[in-house]
Amino acid sequence: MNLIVDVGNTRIKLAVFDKNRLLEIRIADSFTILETLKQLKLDYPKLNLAIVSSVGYLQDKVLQYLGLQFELTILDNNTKVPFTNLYATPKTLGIDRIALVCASVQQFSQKNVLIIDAGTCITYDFINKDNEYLGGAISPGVRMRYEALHNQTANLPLLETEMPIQIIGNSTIGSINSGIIYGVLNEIDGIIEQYSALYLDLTIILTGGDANFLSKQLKSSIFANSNFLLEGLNYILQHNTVE
Ligand SMILES: Nc1ncnc2c1ncn2[C@@H]1O[C@H](COP(=O)(O)OP(=O)(O)O)[C@@H](O)[C@H]1O
Ligand SMILES: CC(C)(COP(=O)(O)O)[C@@H](O)C(=O)NCCC(=O)O
Ligand SMILES: [K+]
Repeated sequence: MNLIVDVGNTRIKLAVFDKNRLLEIRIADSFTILETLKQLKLDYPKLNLAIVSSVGYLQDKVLQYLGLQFELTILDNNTKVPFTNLYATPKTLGIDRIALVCASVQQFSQKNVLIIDAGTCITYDFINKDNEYLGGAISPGVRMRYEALHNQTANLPLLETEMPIQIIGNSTIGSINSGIIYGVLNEIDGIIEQYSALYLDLTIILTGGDANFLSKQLKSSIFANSNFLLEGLNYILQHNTVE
């Protein structure tokens, strides 16, 4: 049984897979991670393999615990990957983006795929049908936009994420929600349109913490899959480790 540890900049996602079957996801942060891991080990005594992908903060004691309790793979920029990486700075490419491209190779091989991960940041990653990863884009995520407006002004409140009722915001709250949410939706639709002009047969995946919230409102036709990164990590784990 496999334990997947995805450390993002906002949340830590822990997933249990039995071969390719996702059994459960638990959410943690850097304060609760050790407790959550110990409980998972109790609940799933058959967990033996683990993989960590981190672009965020993970304490050494958590890594030590994982190393003691599991046969541990740590994904880094030297891990063998099943695609040709044409990023000009492969050593600085986000580990989460590498895992997303692995998931794409596994699930959509020989297709032009644009993966959009709406998490702390919104990342765009493109892999062509010749199995070459070309790169993409990084922009601020939904919560980051709310926080930036609040932190960098004197008068703007910090709001909860909320779908605006109309494009014309007729109050401060309405204007902020409209600016952020329609800003993100139009950014995503616009970027999809630009890629679609370059690649006629384009498969689009939307994932990350805001995927479900955003997917219903997008004009473009996309596959929304919140678990895409976890599936990619499980694939890497199964292909780098022999049980
Ligand atoms: N319960 C939640 N807790 C935190 N963020 C959430 C939650 N539900 C949705 N979100 C949104 O998801 C984003 C985090 O997505 P996630 O993919 O977990 O990010 P990361 O991998 O960067 O940690 C937040 O920025 C927020 O906009
Ligand atoms: C862009 C990111 C901060 C996204 O992080 P996330 O939103 O998943 O928490 C991460 O992929 C990262 O640190 N990337 C390094 C720079 C690069 O990919 O080129
Ligand atoms: K992201």
